[in-house]
Amino acid sequence: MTTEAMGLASLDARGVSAWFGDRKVLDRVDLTMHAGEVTALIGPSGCGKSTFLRVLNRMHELVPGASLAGSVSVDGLDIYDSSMRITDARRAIGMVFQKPNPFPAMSIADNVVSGLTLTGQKISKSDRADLIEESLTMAGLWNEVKDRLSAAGGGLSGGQQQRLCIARSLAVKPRVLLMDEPCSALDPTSTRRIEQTILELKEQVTIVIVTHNMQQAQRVSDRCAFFLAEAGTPGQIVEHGFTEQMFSTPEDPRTLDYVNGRFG
Ligand SMILES: Nc1ncnc2c1ncn2[C@@H]1O[C@H](COP(=O)(O)OP(=O)(O)OP(=O)(O)O)[C@@H](O)[C@H]1O
Repeated sequence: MTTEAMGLASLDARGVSAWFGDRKVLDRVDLTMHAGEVTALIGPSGCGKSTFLRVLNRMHELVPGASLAGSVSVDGLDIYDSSMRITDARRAIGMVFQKPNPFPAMSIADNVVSGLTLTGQKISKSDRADLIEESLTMAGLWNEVKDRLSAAGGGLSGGQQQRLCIARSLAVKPRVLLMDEPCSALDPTSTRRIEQTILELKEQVTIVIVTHNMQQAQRVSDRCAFFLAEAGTPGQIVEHGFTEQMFSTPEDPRTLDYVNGRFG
């Protein structure tokens, strides 16, 4: 289990609509997030980016009164199919949140493997040590913590805690990693460190990131999708494509205005 190679997967959303109660917040979103790439979801506050991200790993359904339509598949496997267990979907599609959320009193090492423990996966002692080193290395944190693996996770800096959370997500061998504004609580140096980690990781795991930072979208993503919810209507994708083109010669004038900071 621990030596299982992580396969690259593409994630495909088709006709995704989402509601909170009667309020529709996403309308028929189609988006392919390609294997081995970083896809950035951009757009003004409230246009449904985080909701879309939560639909991608079955977290939207945890909100009381929330509902959705459409389909999401990982390499052709529908994650909403009745035969797919919710824990399997979440294991395949990991999530890193806005604020670093390690278990503060738990050791760094235990934090890394906590996802396995919580889902009841057994691991031998030697595999455990290998998995901890491998996950922390991938998250770009190993060298900084290898001599204090039994220290509490809460004692790390904010940026280190976020990389610890990335390591924790990677330890369950996800096919896709979703990141919801992972640097918004971090200083510029820690932000650049996470961005470097994202660029290193994309060869091993498909990444989808929500970001408000247009420079960050340009630095880390291969493609972007621009979401917009105009005048009280549900969020939709206005345009998506290669990041370079989205920032230089987008097809829709609203995309150009947004990436140039003229609104949002
Ligand atoms: N738990 C919830 N209950 C009710 N409405 C919600 C809930 N979460 C989000 N919404 C609403 O859904 C819409 C989309 O929100 P969402 O957080 O997905 O947007 P966003 O683009 O990620 O915004 P931001 O960039 O500010 O994080 C918003 O109008 C928001 O108020």
